[in-house]
Amino acid sequence: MQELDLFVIGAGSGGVRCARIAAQNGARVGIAERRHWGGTCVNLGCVPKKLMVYAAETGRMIEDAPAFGWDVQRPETFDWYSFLAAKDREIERLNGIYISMLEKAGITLYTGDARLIDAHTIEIGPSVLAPDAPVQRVRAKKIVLATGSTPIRLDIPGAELAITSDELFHLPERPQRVAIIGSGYIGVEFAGILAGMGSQVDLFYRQTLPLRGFDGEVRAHLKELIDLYGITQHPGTSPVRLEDVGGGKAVRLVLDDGTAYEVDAVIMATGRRAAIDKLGLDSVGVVMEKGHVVAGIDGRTNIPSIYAIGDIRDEYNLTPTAIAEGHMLAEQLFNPQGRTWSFETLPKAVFFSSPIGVVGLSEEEAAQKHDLAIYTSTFTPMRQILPKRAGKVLMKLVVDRQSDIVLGAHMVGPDAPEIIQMLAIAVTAKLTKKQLDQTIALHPSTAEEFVTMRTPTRMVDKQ
Ligand SMILES: Cc1cc2nc3c(=O)[nH]c(=O)nc-3n(C[C@H](O)[C@H](O)[C@H](O)COP(=O)(O)OP(=O)(O)OC[C@H]3O[C@@H](n4cnc5c(N)ncnc54)[C@H](O)[C@@H]3O)c2cc1C
Ligand SMILES: NC(=O)c1ccc[n+]([C@@H]2O[C@H](COP(=O)([O-])OP(=O)(O)OC[C@H]3O[C@@H](n4cnc5c(N)ncnc54)[C@H](O)[C@@H]3O)[C@@H](O)[C@H]2O)c1
Repeated sequence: MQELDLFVIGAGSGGVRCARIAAQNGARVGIAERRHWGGTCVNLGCVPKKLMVYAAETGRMIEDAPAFGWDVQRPETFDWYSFLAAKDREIERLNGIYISMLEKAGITLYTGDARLIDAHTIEIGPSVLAPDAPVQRVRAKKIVLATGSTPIRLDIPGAELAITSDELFHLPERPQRVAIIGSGYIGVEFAGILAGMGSQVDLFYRQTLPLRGFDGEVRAHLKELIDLYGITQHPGTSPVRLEDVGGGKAVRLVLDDGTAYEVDAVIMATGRRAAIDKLGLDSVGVVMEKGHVVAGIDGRTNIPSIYAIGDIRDEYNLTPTAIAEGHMLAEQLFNPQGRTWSFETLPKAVFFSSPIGVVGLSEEEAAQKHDLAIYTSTFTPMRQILPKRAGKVLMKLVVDRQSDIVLGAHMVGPDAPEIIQMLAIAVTAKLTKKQLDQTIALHPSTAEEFVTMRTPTRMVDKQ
């Protein structure tokens, strides 16, 4: 049996980076993938989602074009089928890039379902991507679990009639009437995408505001924008069952108050859980908590030879954090002087039609420890003035009154993820509001507002 230095289970964002950096540092590395090289982000997540965001945005640009002098007609329908084909070609290209990158790094690739036999042995057998794969066993000094996560369906009668983001990327046609359950990242993003493509979207969520966990003012602003984009919101609702209508023609969504909605598709965007089925964790004794593997940011589990990175840990659940965790682990094992990242000031984006970008603390989080000066600005961006497109930008800085350090920056509006990515450097470097003020504005831009907000909107004392 072959003996490697490192074996990675799962070729997603975290696993690929971990394998590649380990190999670059001289380790003999193997990696197994059961379904799609590049993982969720490339195949069923960030990449196809962002392509869909562009597709929806393009429709709105065509709509706005006459206001800028272009003589164009908005087509009546969006060609879902040809878009999906173009998306799939791009993903196939990316799959190829991942495979060749791993091969060039000298890593041994195993296509199939991997599971742990003991703390140093992995068995790889047939999977959807390799139904005829022979069963092989490999031994490794260290094993990295990087199997990611899968969508959770609500435990209600008829749940199997709903789809999740996984299926949405391959539907044969675009559903015209859509009910989305959940207003987290996926619920909000797909509400914007499908509405932009012409679907009638109803968004159902339990709380009074969408996007739990984000800054309260951002959430309230988003709620107004969701209305403006023609999406019908149903806050404070809980679905109790789904019913088939006409033998697969439609689905009826029934709420706890008895009201019912008939739609072509129900999308459950109700969170994700670690992908650990049939991974053999029990047999090896890897400690789990609430369905995910317990491991620190250094990837260590309770078994000395076994590590876990990315969504399987269920901590940050983003692509760049999985990549950073994989990179840090490989260097910790094979090049201890290597690179580290700051996870405290994590930038995050929600790619709604008017996107959200945030970095650092929300007002509510910051107020637990600091006296704050809050700076906010809302305005209509220049791009929307001629087409008379409604919807304001929100920009917000959360500043520690004592030290003047910017603890958080939040934005809802065009290009927010791009702008916040750059501002994340300032927040990570703990720059002060005064240093932002010393920066000369770049005009005319939306971003300039972050260096021109002079007067605090309000003071908030430590709670
Ligand atoms: C719809 C959607 C949109 C998203 N958009 C964004 C975004 O815009 N920005 C962002 O930062 N994040 C986004 N995410 C989250 C991001 O995709 C994940 O956080 C990231 O992919 C996690 O990386 P990972 O390496 O932990 O796991 P994954 O990328 O999920 O990779 C795990 C891999 O392991 C394989 N695997 C599982 N079990 C086995 C086994 N037993 N044997 C062999 N292989 C196995 C899987 O097939 C998979 O390819 C999105 C997620 C979704 C679902
Ligand atoms: N732009 C991005 O970076 C991006 C995009 C998509 C996904 N992701 C990642 O993927 C993860 C999963 O996304 P998600 O949107 O599925 O999860 P989420 O945790 O963001 O949102 C889940 C939603 O489901 C609701 N919900 C949970 N249980 C419910 C119940 N029993 N009844 C009714 N509603 C219920 C929650 O209230 C919430 O609105 C995210 O946490 C994020 O880390 C990131």
